[in-house]
Amino acid sequence: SLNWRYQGNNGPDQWHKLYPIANGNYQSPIDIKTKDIKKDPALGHLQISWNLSTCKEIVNVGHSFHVNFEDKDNRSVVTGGPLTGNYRLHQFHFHWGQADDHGSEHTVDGAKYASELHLVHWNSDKYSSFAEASDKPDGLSIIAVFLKVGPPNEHVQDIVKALGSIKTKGKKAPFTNFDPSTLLPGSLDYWTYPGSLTHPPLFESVTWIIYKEPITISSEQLAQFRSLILTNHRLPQPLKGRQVRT
Ligand SMILES: Oc1ccc(S)c(O)c1
Ligand SMILES: [Zn+2]
Repeated sequence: SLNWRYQGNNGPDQWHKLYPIANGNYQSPIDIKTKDIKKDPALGHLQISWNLSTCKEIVNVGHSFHVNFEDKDNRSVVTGGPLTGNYRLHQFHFHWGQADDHGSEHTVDGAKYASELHLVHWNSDKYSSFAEASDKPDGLSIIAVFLKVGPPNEHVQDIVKALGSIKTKGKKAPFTNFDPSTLLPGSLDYWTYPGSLTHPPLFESVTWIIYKEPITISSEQLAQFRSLILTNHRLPQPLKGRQVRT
């Protein structure tokens, strides 16, 4: 079972003992300081084409829940923006905290959101699986969307309703025909920077693409997440000279 936790003895401050990369130069999340951001005219629009037929199941992975996608072909891919080639959608998940006043992993000028959605993709032009791509510098791209507390989100509600069937670690249930594009904000403006997975093995293999505009989630929906797992967010890590572009 997992040798790391989000709280207590094997918590984030201890992760470096088993995963030395935790103190690396490309760790995530980070605090996005908007005054230091560089406008890069070479950055084009993100091109997202996700196919809801690839949505497969929802799984309790112990420290979180994942919605997994069929990724044996390029039916659901993202390209453009900072990316070279096609990145295939593998799974999405959320991070959250014990209370509504924090829980996102990335922060913006020190501001914390209540939660953060991660849509995890892998470079299917160069690698043959998520596992193979997961420790390569150009292996992964994660699209992040902030969630602020507000009215209930009808699309998040479809996910909340499924949590009842995966109450214990390892449990999985069918979760099909869900369109992840319903979780994207209206504005497609984004920030991008090179970073890592935000929990062990913490591989520095991620091109992060973070939407500026949040979507909403209600306090009750967040409470449903916490009924499964209390908290699962890492605090911001040193920037180490990296440039955040937009
Ligand atoms: O499997 C995962 C990949 C990336 C991230 S940030 C996770 O929390 C889980
Ligand atoms: Zn994540």
